[in-house]
Amino acid sequence: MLNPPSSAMALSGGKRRARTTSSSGTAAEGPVVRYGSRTIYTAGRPPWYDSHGQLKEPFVIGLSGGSASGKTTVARRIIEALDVQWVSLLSLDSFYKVLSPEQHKAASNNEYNFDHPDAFDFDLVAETLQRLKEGKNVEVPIYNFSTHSREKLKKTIYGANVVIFEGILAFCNTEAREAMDMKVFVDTDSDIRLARRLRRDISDRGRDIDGVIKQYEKFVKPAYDHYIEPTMTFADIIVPRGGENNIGVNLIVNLVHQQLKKRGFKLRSKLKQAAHIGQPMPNTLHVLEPTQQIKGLHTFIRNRETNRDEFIFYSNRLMRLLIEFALSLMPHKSVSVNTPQGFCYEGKRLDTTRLCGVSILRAGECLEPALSEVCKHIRLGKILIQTNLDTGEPELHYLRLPKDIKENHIMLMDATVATGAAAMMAIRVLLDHDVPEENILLVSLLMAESGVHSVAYAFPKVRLVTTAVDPDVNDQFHILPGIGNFGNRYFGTESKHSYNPQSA
Ligand SMILES: Nc1ncnc2c1ncn2[C@@H]1O[C@H](COP(=O)(O)OP(=O)(O)O)[C@@H](O)[C@H]1O
Ligand SMILES: Nc1ccn([C@@H]2O[C@H](COP(=O)(O)O)[C@@H](O)[C@H]2O)c(=O)n1
Repeated sequence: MLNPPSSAMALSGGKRRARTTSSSGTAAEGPVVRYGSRTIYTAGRPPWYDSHGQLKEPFVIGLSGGSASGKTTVARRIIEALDVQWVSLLSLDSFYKVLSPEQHKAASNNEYNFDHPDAFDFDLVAETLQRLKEGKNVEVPIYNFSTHSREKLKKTIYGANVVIFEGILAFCNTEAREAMDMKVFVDTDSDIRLARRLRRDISDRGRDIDGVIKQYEKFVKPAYDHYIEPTMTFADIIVPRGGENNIGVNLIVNLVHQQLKKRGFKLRSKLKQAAHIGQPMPNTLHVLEPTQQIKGLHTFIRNRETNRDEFIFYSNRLMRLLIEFALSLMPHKSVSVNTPQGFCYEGKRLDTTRLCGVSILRAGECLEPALSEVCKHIRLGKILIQTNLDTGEPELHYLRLPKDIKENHIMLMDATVATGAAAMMAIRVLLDHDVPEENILLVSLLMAESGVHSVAYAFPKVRLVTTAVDPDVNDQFHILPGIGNFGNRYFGTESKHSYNPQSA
C-alpha cells in the first residue's frame, strides 16, 4: 500500500528499482514488496508530466480471464519484468458493491452471484480509471473475500507510468475498456481454474469444499461462459496458461517498453536546454528590490568563507524579508478600524485562514519558521522530492498536505529553483489536488533564469517570488554563480553524492 489516508505517502530510498502500488492489498502491502529475490519499492515517483507541465497519461493494461486463471500472477510477473518506476495495480475486486443484509446472508450460503456484472460498481470503476489517467490520486476500497465486504480503511493509489487493471469482468464495461491501451486475456483451462480456486478459496478466503463447488457450479462457471469468455474477442493478446507463460509475459513487457520510450522521460535535461536565452522575464516573476541591504545579505550568504552560524543568521534575515514580500502579493480584504483617538482607518487584512505553506523538503523547510513567525497558526504541508542519482530526474518520495487544500492560497517554498524540475513536480502535485494554478505562489531565495522560464512556461498562472535571479545552471544542475548547496550549508551536512551526467 502506498498512501495512508490524508495523502501521506510511504517513504523509501533506493536507486533504479521498480515501484508498485496496489489496490488489492496483495501485491504491495508496505513500502517494500518482495517478489522472490526481487525487492520492489513503492515510493519515488518520477515526473508524470512533460516540460509543458502537461500530464503524460499512464499506459493502462487491462487484464481479464476466468476466476483463478492467474490474472494477479500475470500482473505481478509483468510488474516484475517491466522494471519501470511507478506501476499501479488496480483490482476489480475493490469495486464489489456493498451487500444488503439479505444479500449478505445469501453470500454466506454461497447463494449470491459475485460473477454477474451487477455485482460491481462499474461507474466507480470508470471514474477511478479516468482519474488515474489524469494522473490524479484515487481512494480505492479494500475488499475482504472472507467477510464479503469492504474494509473500513481505503487505499490511496497515485497516478503512475503504468496502471494494470485486472478482474474477471474487466472487459465487460465499455468505458473501462476505452480507458485501456492494451487488453490481455489470461486463458487457462477450466479444470485447472477450478482446482486452483478450490485450494485458494479454502486456504485464503475462509471457504469449505462444498461451498466452493456449489458456488462454482451455480454462478462461476455459467458467468464465465456467458460474460467472461465472450470478452476474449476484445483482447489484443491472449496469454494461455497464465503466469508460467514466459514468452507471453515478455511480449507484453516489450510492447509496454516501446510505448513508454515513445513518451520519453528525460525532463530535467530538457528543462536546462537553452531555449529561453534572450527571452524577457515573465511578468509572473516578482523579485525583491535589490537594495543595498538585500545585496548585503546576499554578499554574506554567497561568500564561500561565511561560516555556518553566519550563513544561518543572514539567510534567516533574507528569508523573513522574502516571506513578508510574498505575503504582500497575497489577497487582502478591505477593513476599517478605529484608532485610539476615535478616527476611522481604512485598512487591509490578509485572510490567513485560507493560506497554507507547503515546503519542498529538505531545503524548503528552512523557510517555514519565517512564515510561521508572520502568520500565526498557519497550516503547513511538506513534499519530499529527491534527485535520482542514476537518472538525474526528480522523484516524489513523500507528501503530506493540509486538509481541504484546494480551497487555499499556497505559498510553495523551496530554498532555490535551478532547472525548475522539483518546483514543477511540487506544483503538479498541488494541481493534482485541485489547487487552482493562480492560487500558487512559488517562493524561493534564489532562482536561475532557466528555472524561472521553465516554471513560467509550464504554469503561466503560478507567481514566482525571489530575492535574486542568477543567469546559469551547470551540468550538475547547480545555480551559477549561486549560493552552493543551501541545505548542506544551512544544516551543516555534506552531500556524499550528486548527480553526475558522465556516469548516467
Ligand atoms: N502457474 C500456476 N501454477 C500453480 N498455481 C498457480 C499458478 N498461477 C496461479 N496460481 C495460483 O492460483 C491461484 C489463483 O491465481 P491468481 O493469479 O490469484 O488468479 P486470479 O487473479 O485470476 O484469480 C493463486 O492461489 C495462485 O497462487
Ligand atoms: N465475496 C466474494 C466476492 C467474490 N468472490 C469470487 O471471487 C472471484 C473473483 O476473484 P478472482 O481473484 O478469482 O478473479 C469471482 O469468481 C467470485 O465468485 C467470492 O467468492 N466472494
